[in-house]
Amino acid sequence: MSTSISIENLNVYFGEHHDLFQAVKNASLSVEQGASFGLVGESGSGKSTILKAITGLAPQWDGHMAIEGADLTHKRDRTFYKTVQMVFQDPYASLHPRHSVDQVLTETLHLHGFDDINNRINKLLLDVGLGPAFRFRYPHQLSGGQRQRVAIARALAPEPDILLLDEPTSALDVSVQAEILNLLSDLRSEHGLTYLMVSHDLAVVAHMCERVAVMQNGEIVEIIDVADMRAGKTTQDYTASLLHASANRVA
Ligand SMILES: Nc1ncnc2c1ncn2[C@@H]1O[C@H](COP(=O)(O)OP(=O)(O)OP(=O)(O)O)[C@@H](O)[C@H]1O
Repeated sequence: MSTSISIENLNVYFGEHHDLFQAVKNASLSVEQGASFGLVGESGSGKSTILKAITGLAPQWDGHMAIEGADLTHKRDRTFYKTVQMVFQDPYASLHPRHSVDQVLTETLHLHGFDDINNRINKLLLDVGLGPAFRFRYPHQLSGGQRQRVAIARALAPEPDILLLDEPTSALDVSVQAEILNLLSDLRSEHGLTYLMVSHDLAVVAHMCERVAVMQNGEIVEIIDVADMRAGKTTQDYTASLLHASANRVA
């Protein structure tokens, strides 16, 4: 099994001079191809910043990052965005209000050089559990869950290997959350995808991931198998306190 995402001694900074703030401190993790890896921790612990560093949205970093064996520099090229796609928390914010589902998917498919657009759009909509009737709708004509399905379809359009998932269900109702999580699980098996998923919700990560990095104040305090986490086999008080806080929901 090869390594999909490798991060070694990553430091990420925001601001400048006397306002310089280090959001991620000396973080290292590795995600195998086809695995689902979670980043958990309280608000502000640096989870999303790790995803931002990978995608180039946090330009001040040092350390070492590699995707499928290729070192990341401070520039991201077309190949990167074909290999790595992102799904955000708020599908309403990430979809243009005046672009129909058809436009969103057509634009993405064009950008990545596909020409059999019609077939691909129909297939993508089916993949995410939306029928052809949704193709010409606009974001305001979709429910929150349907909008997130469109955002997932857009992420799948370039046929990526890796999805970075930033709280992909936290803006949704609980019943819809489960549907989207199940969809993401199914898509991972069907497409052999690798996931790096941020969540503040241990129960979500326990459901979706095999391995988890626990973050506190910008540092990874522990990397633990979900099975061990469920069994309470943590060596860290901080992980134990997170587990305690989400008691009953992780088991
Ligand atoms: N663009 C930015 N400019 C300055 N500071 C930032 C920026 N983005 C994030 N930060 C800071 O970096 C720290 C880590 O933020 P990050 O978004 O990674 O946390 P998180 O663990 O994902 O939190 P949450 O669960 O609330 O999303 C926070 O203190 C945040 O204020």
